[in-house]
Amino acid sequence: MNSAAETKHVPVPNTTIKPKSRDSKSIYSIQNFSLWYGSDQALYDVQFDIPANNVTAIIGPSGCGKSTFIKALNRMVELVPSVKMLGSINYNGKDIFSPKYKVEELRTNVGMVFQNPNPFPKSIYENVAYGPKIHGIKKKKVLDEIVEKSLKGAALWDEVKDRLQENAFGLSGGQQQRLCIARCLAIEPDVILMDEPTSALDPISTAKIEELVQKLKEDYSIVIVTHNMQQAARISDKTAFFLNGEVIEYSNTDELFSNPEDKRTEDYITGRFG
Ligand SMILES: Nc1ncnc2c1ncn2[C@@H]1O[C@H](COP(=O)(O)OP(=O)(O)OP(=O)(O)O)[C@@H](O)[C@H]1O
Repeated sequence: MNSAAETKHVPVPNTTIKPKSRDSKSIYSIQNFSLWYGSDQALYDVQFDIPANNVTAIIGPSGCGKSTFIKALNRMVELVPSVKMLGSINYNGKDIFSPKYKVEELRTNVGMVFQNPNPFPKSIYENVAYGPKIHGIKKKKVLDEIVEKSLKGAALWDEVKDRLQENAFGLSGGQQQRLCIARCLAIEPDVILMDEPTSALDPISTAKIEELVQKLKEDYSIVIVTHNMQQAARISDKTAFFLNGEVIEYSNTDELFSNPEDKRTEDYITGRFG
């Protein structure tokens, strides 16, 4: 085992080389971030900035560390007891792994949407009102407004406004995924992390989510893991290509897809492997 892995987390000073794409404010800055599951290293020296109000796509073959990376951004990865990390991830200028950092700050500012829609076994209304209620909002009028605004934000309102008290499981898969996005919007996050949000959906539902992502970036910063390179090319502004736990290339999406710098990126995007 690398001796660095013995340490739960060691921050590094803010003196690392900056990635080339830095044309807007960064919401995350990742510096020399490595991660181990027990003695198996899953991420190696990951280093790039994630810009605000952009869609950043994470692509790469199965097992290259995409999900691990996105789950590090909200510290969900720590739920695996054997995890050890080195380096730092700054969110809004603060190291999220610093002992002083309050994880609640991440939980309220960073929402997550998963591969399979996972609504609660509750009504459509309660699914969206749940987070605000946990945050202490009790007035029905305020909750009604949040529910309407969030469902509109997730482009679902028109389809469900007359059936808000019905069970969320009665919605189609694509509607359930948009409900999960509405649930995320209800807590007014800055960032939405999406881990393959359309891989369980049909092409029409996928197109709706892609259109929605484009709209959401006006107000949110979005990081999306996707296996689908066409999707990354269609909807993202920046793309990071991961391979065997390393970031091989990080660039503007149109540059990475039209003129990749690294042969391995070229091989992957042209379907030679993965
Ligand atoms: N909870 C865990 N415990 C141990 N090892 C894990 C765990 N989660 C992931 N790994 C390992 O970490 C590596 C990266 O996995 P990860 O799920 O992040 O890859 P991925 O790129 O998201 O893959 P996929 O596209 O198949 O979802 C893999 O070798 C995987 O086996």
